[in-house]
Amino acid sequence: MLAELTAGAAEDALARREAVSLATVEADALAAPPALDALAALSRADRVKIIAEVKRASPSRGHLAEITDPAALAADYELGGASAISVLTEGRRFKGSLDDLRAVRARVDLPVLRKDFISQPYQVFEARAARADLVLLIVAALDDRTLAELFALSTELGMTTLVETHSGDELSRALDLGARLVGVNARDLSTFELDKTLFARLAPTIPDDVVKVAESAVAVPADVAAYREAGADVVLIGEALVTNHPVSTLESFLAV
Ligand SMILES: O=P(O)(O)OC[C@@H](O)[C@@H](O)c1c[nH]c2ccccc12
Repeated sequence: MLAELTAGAAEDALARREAVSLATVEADALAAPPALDALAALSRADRVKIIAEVKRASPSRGHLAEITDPAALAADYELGGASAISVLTEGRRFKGSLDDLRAVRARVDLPVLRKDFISQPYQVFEARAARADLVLLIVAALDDRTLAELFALSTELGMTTLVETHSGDELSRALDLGARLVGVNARDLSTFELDKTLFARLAPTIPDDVVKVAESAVAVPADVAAYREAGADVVLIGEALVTNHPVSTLESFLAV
């Protein structure tokens, strides 16, 4: 499934590249105003921080929410106290787009993450051209050489990279890369199975100076409290926010 999602996203990027060349997207990326310092915005604090996600659907959960106005949702997230916004830009299964990201960027002052299945430099340039401040790289989807190449490019463009892992081995690869912002996804993107205790098992092996993000599977405030207890600096939350009142749900998650 992860391979299929990554291949599909690469194919879609190739189609966009026929309309807008790599040289053009690269020039747009370099001309964009500087990225916000997402690492600073997400760094360790006395309370947990939240990356709130704009997500219409997912292959594991199906349809979640219509979200006709992603910018309005992001504005609610900002109001509710989110520290950054994640925008799913994958179109096939998550029903997102770069237009969603551009709309969100235009509305909020928070750092914005391009959440997609990135395997090509073109997609990294696109993210920056759309004024994303962060990109996601999924270790399980990339060989070491590609991972290092895309990480270096994202860094060169001034962005922060959220490096996503789902095992001890993947975590080692993320740390070897020099990642400063590391995610542990409770969901296995190959089988879609949830392991809500994975973060707590891996977190003790992550150095102190690395910002730790617990991803997925938050339904109630107690889930946020458990991730925090296990050492999360940041929790990334999608479904619970798009299927409930965003402001009050965020407030309840931040009150733990
Ligand atoms: O909706 P949830 O369970 O709160 O999860 C959010 C986020 O962690 C999830 O959307 C996600 C984590 N890693 C990803 C990689 C690709 C697509 C989606 C994801």
